[in-house]
Amino acid sequence: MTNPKDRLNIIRNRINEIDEQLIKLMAERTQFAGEIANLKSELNMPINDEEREHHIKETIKSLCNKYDFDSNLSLEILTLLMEHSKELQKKACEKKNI
Ligand SMILES: C=C(O[C@@H]1C=C(C(=O)O)C=C[C@H]1O)C(=O)O
Repeated sequence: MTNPKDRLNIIRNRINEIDEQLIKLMAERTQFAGEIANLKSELNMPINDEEREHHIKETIKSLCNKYDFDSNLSLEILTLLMEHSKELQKKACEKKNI
């Protein structure tokens, strides 16, 4: 039987690993912003795509149900990520004057 202090450290080390994966994935998700901005410019599409965001939100709710995770928190996080992506897209457009 692991003593409480050792068990706490084991859990904390696992959380460290998970946090790194979360940052890695958020960075990967965000790094597409510049290319998306260019593609939307070529396709004459607006940065904001409400239909796409609605689909993402519905998917998030479904995944939260599947993994028994807080959907309100998840939607808050994804909304922040989507807003960040759009800000980066806007900056990419301004930089290229597109
Ligand atoms: C990334 C895109 O641009 C915006 C940001 C989105 C996102 O971060 O998932 C989704 C839709 C758009 O409002 C996209 O159109 O796919």
